Amino acid sequence: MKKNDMVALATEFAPLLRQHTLMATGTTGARLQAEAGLNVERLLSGPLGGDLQIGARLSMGEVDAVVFLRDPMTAQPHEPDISALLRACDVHNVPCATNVATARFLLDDLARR
Ligand SMILES: O=C(CO)COP(=O)(O)O
Repeated sequence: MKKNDMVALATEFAPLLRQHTLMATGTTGARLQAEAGLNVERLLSGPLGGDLQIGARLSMGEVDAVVFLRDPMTAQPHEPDISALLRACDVHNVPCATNVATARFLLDDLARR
């Protein structure tokens, strides 16, 4: 995941994001707290099952949108977990942004609601 881009995006949209309940995988969540000043529920780190935890919560109807800034240049040991999360988004028709351009569309739309 592109964490630097994630932190930059979250910082830019912090006023909007503060109006929502946020959850993230462990390391990303810590950076969002420390660097973007957001209140984030931190789950396990991605390689330890954090993506699966988010996928499970999503499948139970607890997640309205996902921003997962995939790094297409880096292989991940837990690629199946990432695929499972993205698949869960499609199964349950939950909006899911995997790059910054789409994330902006998603967050801009959220801001108008
Ligand atoms: O690996 C990740 C997403 O798949 C991210 O996990 P961390 O935020 O714990 O680094």
